[in-house]
Amino acid sequence: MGVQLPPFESTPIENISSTVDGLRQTFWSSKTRDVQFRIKQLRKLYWAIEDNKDLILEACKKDLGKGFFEAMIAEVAWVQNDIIFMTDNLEKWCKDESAPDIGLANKFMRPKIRKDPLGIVLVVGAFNFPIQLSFGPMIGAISGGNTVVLKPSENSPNSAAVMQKIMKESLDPDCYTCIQGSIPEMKVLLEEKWDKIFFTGSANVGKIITKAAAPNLTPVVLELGGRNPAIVTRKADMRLAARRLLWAKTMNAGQVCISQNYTLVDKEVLDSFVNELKAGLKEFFPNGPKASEDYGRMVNLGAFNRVKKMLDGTTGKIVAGGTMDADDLFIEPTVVVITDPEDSLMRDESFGPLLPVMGVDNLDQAIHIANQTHRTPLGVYAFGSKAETDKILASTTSGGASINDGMFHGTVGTLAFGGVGDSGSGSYRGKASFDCFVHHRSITHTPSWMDSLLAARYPPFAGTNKYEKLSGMLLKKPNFDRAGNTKLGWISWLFTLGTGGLFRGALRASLLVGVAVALRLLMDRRTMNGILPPVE
Ligand SMILES: NC(=O)c1ccc[n+]([C@@H]2O[C@H](COP(=O)([O-])OP(=O)(O)OC[C@H]3O[C@@H](n4cnc5c(N)ncnc54)[C@H](O)[C@@H]3O)[C@@H](O)[C@H]2O)c1
Ligand SMILES: CC1=C(/C=C/C(C)=C/C=C/C(C)=C/C=C/C=C(C)/C=C/C=C(C)/C=C/C=C(\C)C=O)C(C)(C)CCC1
Repeated sequence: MGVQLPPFESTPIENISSTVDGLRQTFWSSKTRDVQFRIKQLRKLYWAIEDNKDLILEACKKDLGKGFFEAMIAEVAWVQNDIIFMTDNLEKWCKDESAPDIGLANKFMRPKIRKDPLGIVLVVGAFNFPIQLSFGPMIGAISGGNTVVLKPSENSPNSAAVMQKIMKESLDPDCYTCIQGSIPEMKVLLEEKWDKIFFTGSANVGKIITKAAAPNLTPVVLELGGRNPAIVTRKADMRLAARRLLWAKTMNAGQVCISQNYTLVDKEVLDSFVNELKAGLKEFFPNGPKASEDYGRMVNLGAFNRVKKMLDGTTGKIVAGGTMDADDLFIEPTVVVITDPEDSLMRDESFGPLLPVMGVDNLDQAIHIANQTHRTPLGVYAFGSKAETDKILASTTSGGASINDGMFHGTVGTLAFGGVGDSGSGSYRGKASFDCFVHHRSITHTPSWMDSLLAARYPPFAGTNKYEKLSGMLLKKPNFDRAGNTKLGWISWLFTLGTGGLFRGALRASLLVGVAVALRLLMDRRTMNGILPPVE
């Protein structure tokens, strides 16, 4: 491509603390509170990304063998879209909101919600979508009015170096900085006091981050992984299910946190599903994935060996793919028919292009296996009739879910994204990115003139009727009885069907109509007798 990538250089450990301290001071100077300042910074970032697009594409190619389409759609254009969405909406989101559900008595105090910046935020990125998963949360943190330290993954070093260049060229260095490094640098970073840590990566490192945050009670957002199931029933469209799941598992050579880790297929349609997977592979990569510009590589030899070991350990049968080349970090998309829910391909998240497929007797068994394998995965992918996919959703839990597709929910840039349970906590993207990085601060303002009206709150209380005075105004009356049933007031009793079923409701409604007719007749008679003027 003819572009010169900047070198990856770890930040000298001795500089980290003073850099962080500088950003903390900036936050307290209130520089980043100004909304127009944030918008300008984000816009400058947009153009620096545009100007460095070729470097990003080259870095993604070098780090992960990412092709043009994937690098544009899931990295460059992804974060640029994000910036435009945030800058379009930021002024609106930053405005104080009037608080919901405030009773009349408290309305005078004008309760509102202010979107306060948190302070200094640490964003730790993962290697697989190096730009998206680093700049994405950082854009949220800037929008929220925080100062930010970004620590990209050292495992995508070229992308990390390009991000540092982009930040230096576009962002105010007193507010936003990139610190490069691996475990030693992270150790030093984690000794600092942060106002929030946003971490994307593995569950094991997530635990390290959470432990390090605990002494300061620092809030942590965790975007982790999971063993995500896909379930295909006999009522599903086999060709569609196969192509969509293949799409999800061949993107970035399977190094996608939300792609399915395994697929459970009704035994009756297992062969047909596998045949469609084979056909899909031929269609996606007519000359084979190795020769395709669109097919990525494992990030490094460690990742290659990990996936190889999983495949070596399977007791299943490889029915498509299976070739690999360590020198090229290439692993072919590999379909394996397995029979054991404890298979090596089920035990761990593969984070590679492996497609284990297991036959099941029925939907109940599929749901049981999915829940036994991982109770709280990042995603669930359901293919079947509406009743079946409804049942899958109702009987499982996951960070997100796509019906009739693999990981589609994760490709909607403005849809809140996050895990649940041990696949993560907290969410971001779209408006959620802003909310993730602000504190919703509740504020009231008590007018001075109200003091005499509010005087009942001041002691002394004993021997006065202050409680009685206030309770009439502040205490709510239950609209339910001791058995937990809803009690209806007489008005709603008359105007709705109320309790007691349709028959008694109809009786009440007819009673109401009868009373209305009787009243009307009475009024007509009184009008005729000259007691009342005629009704117009
Ligand atoms: N939920 C998501 O959005 C999401 C996105 C991408 C990846 N992931 C998950 O991340 C994992 C793969 O990504 P990864 O290999 O980059 O994750 P990782 O946990 O190895 O690394 C993530 C970050 O943590 C840092 N780190 C590594 N070891 C550390 C340590 N001992 N102490 C402190 N920091 C340390 C790294 O420098 C890197 O910046 C998979 O499990 C995948 O599912 C989740
Ligand atoms: C345009 C019209 C229509 C709509 C068309 C649509 C909706 C097309 C969608 C195409 C897609 C989804 C293309 C694929 C894009 C892939 C993307 C964005 C990949 C993203 C990857 C991500 C976010 C990875 C994340 C990884 C993580 C978090 C962890 O590892 C119609 C159909 C409505 C008709 C009118 C025209």
